[in-house]
Parts: sequence; structure tokens; C-alpha cells
Amino acid sequence: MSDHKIVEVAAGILIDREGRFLLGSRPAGKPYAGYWEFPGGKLEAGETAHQALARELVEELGVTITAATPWIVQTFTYPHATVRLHFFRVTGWLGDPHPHEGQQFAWQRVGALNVSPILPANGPILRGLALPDTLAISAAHRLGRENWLHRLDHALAHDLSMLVLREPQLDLEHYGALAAETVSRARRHGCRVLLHGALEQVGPLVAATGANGLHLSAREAAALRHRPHGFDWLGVSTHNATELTVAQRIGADYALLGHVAPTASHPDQPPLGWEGFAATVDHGWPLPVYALGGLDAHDVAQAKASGGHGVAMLSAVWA
Ligand SMILES: Nc1nc2c([nH]c(=O)n2[C@@H]2O[C@H](COP(=O)(O)OP(=O)(O)OP(=O)(O)O)[C@@H](O)[C@H]2O)c(=O)[nH]1
Ligand SMILES: [Mg+2]
Repeated sequence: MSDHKIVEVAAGILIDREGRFLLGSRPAGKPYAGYWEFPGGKLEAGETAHQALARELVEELGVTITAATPWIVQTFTYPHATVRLHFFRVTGWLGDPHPHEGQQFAWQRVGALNVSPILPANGPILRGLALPDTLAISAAHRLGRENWLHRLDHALAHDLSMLVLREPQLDLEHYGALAAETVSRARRHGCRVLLHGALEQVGPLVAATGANGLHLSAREAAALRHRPHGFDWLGVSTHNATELTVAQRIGADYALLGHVAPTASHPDQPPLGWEGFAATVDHGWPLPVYALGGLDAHDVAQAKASGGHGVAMLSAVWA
């Protein structure tokens, strides 16, 4: 087999109403028999990834998909082949999954897997599944510290599960104090907090405050060759494919891409629009991409239909 040939594969993450996802065991006789995987298989000549997904899910599980959105694209080199996996999130299908190829099935929860081993390429996929549909960006710079903290409590009580603390107006001392306060409030609600800023300055605050990770600007990310150590979660803000390539290079867990709609924070720059967003994401990134800029929770479906993971919100969360 040639090392240069890339095998294109479509795989479906069936997600049920309880948020569980389906894994299947690879049947005997295939490479990695017994490993757990997302149902799917190789694209046939002339097929799009979506068409291959639909065909494979009929063949392997006997289900007809009615709602599937492109999610992330992961390239992985196995001893037997290099595969490019086009993952879709499948939220609608007809029929119940039946093992047509002698596989076993297991409905799994994020962070609580009870089957193993899974295919080596799928580790990052499981991390991506742990990211919420919406994340929030802080607004103490607009609302004032006390007012924002007050609204933060309200949002935390209403299921806010991930927050980027971006307050560039604060010096390091004040930022550190706000970070400590924010983390202590968020932790009680199980909300992840990522600190925003340069690796050298803000990086040490992550461990000091017990925050969950670091979020870098595109410029800060571009200065790095590798993923910095010591951060459970790492995010990057991006505006185009070049910056997404940087986020990919440093192994970020997610990227923000924007701005999608016109926004008060960047009145001078033209928005990407959903078309521009979709065209940029369509390149196929190995990390989940959130749409950002003038959006709210009602835009999640549009973001997913455009190949995004979900929506990053600023103003809408704190209104
Ligand atoms: N279906 C699937 N394949 C995956 C996943 N992760 C991953 O690395 N792969 C790799 O993608 C490649 C193709 O998958 P496949 O064996 O399901 O292909 P297929 O259904 O067309 O099988 P066939 O060739 O027997 O007809 C394999 O090398 C497999 O190891 C995954 O989550 N799901
Ligand atoms: Mg298969």
C-alpha cells in the first residue's frame, strides 16, 4: 500500500436526546478488530463525505439519517494507511441501530466511557465532544466589575458551562484578582473558565487560580511552535484560515472564528457572514470551531449547519 495515498473516511457520531453518543466495535477480520469506533467507512469514488456517511450508516446500522452536520476532520497515520476522517454529528435518524456486521454497540457519555480500547485517532474527538454548544466571553470591561459578576452569577445559575475571561483593560494584578473571583464562582456550578492573555503573563495565573485553561489571541498563538504544557484546555481566537492553521499547529482544543455578524466591538471590519464562515470551516479542521461575533444561542443551529461546533457569545449572555 502506498504511503502517499490518503483514504477518505466518513464517520457519524449519533447523539441521542440524552446527549449520549454511539460507539460500535470493529468486527473481526478488519484492522483493529475489537476496537471501538464511530460507525462509518471509506468514501467510494464520486461520493461526498455526507453521501458516504448516509450509505455507511444504512449498511452498518440500518439507520437513515435525517439530520447530520459536518464537524471536524482528523487526519491520522496508521501502519496500514493514512486516513482522513470526516466526522459528522448526527442528531436525527430513522430506525434503531442494529449490528449489521456483527459489531457490538454501546451508548456512551462524555467523560464516562465504559468501553475500550477506542481507535487511536479518536482521542481528540472525545475531547471535542466534551465542549458545550455555547461558550461565553466576559464583559466586565463593558459592564463594570461588580455588575458583570452579578450577571455572571445569573448566567451560572442558568447553565453557563464555559467562559473565556477576556478583560484586556486590566493590568495583571487586577486581572488575576478577577480571575480568582470568577473561578471560585464558576467552579460551584461546574463551569469551565479559560483565562485570556499572553502565555508568559497569564499562563501562570491558570494554575494559581485553578482555572481550566488558557485562551490565546491569534497573534500570541502564532508566536508558538508547539502546544504549551500545563493547560487542560487551550483555545485560540481566529479570523481566517491562516490563523486556524496556527491553532491546528499548536494543538488547540478549539478555535473561535469571527466575526460572523456585524458587531459593536469591531464596527470597522467587515463581517464574514455565514457564507464566509462556512467557506473557511469547509477546509476541514481537526478542532471544533465556534462562530463568534454578534451571535446568540439562537444561532447554534446555523453555526452547526455551517460546519461550526457552536456559538461563542459576548453581549447576548450578559443582557
Ligand atoms: N468508521 C470509522 N473508522 C475509523 C474511525 N477512526 C479511525 O481511525 N478510523 C479508520 O478509518 C478507516 C476506515 O474505516 P472502515 O474500516 O470502517 O471502512 P469501511 O467501513 O469502508 O470498511 P471496509 O473497507 O471493510 O468496507 C480505518 O482505517 C479505521 O481504522 C472511526 O471512528 N470510525
Ligand atoms: Mg466501517
